[in-house]
Amino acid sequence: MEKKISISQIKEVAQEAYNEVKGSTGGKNADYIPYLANIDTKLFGLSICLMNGQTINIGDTDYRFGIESVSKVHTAILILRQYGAQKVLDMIGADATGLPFNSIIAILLENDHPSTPLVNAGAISACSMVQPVGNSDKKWDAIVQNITELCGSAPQLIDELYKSETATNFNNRSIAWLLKNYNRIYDDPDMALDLYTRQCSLGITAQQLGIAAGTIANNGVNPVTKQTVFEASLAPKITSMISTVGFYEHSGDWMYTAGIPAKSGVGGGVMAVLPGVMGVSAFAPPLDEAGNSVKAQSAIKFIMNKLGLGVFNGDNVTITE
Ligand SMILES: NC(=O)CC[C@H](N)C(=O)O
Repeated sequence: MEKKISISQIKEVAQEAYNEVKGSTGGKNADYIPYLANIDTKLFGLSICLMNGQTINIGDTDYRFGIESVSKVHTAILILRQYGAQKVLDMIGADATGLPFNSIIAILLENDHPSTPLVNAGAISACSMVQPVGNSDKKWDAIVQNITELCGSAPQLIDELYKSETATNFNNRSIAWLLKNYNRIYDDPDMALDLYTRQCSLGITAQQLGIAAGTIANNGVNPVTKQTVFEASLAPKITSMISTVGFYEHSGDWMYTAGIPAKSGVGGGVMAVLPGVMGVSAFAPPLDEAGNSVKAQSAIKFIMNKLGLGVFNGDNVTITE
């Protein structure tokens, strides 16, 4: 069906979602990374990027928080750009694990591949694939450059977070070496782990993540800078991966109730993609037990349901002035 929504309607509903969710107290900051435990629990930002490049920003959308696992999407896009869709499927996979993001059992159950670049195992494997293989500095430059292009502006390393995470990432160290055992690390395992830890420690704003989501929704063309960041044919590959596992063991419930592919990070950020329509990002530190921001989920779900939008609705959506 044809569906028309005006920009002022989107603004109104976004403000309503923000007001509705702002006071909620559910969830708890991630504390297994000491830096994250101390972030102000009241921070809350909501950002929408439309395909014409217009952004709608409410609340703390300029605050730089740890991108954490949302960066898995960006680096998945980078290896899709460098290797193409088939090789990424062959070398990592695109399956759900149905298990927590840092699961070791998931690797043991699927020893033929690390499932998807959007869980820790696949993300570390993805960092090992980033070209040029063997050169840590140049790989890092490629990771940051790709995030910069997707967001339309540069992220900034939060050094304290990087140190905090490096000092405590024992589970991820095990993952890197277990994957090496299965020939699913395509570079030095410690280098891949360090790149993964560093990319998770990049500071990003909700507005930047909204624009990155908008770039995916806009088939690889950044709606703000107008740069073609990746080939249009890769967009459905990345949105399918996000919808399959973006909220880890809650991904199915999320798609059922909110209808929009979205990826979370334990820093409290969420990036959601409604293909052809908009990118949405929300940030608030307190998380549910799967590591997904409670307020970000409520706000994005509110917007989707109130506007009657969803990837499975079969509507042809037009945004009007
Ligand atoms: N879900 C997340 O955001 C996890 C990211 C975190 N850096 C980790 O590896 O544990």
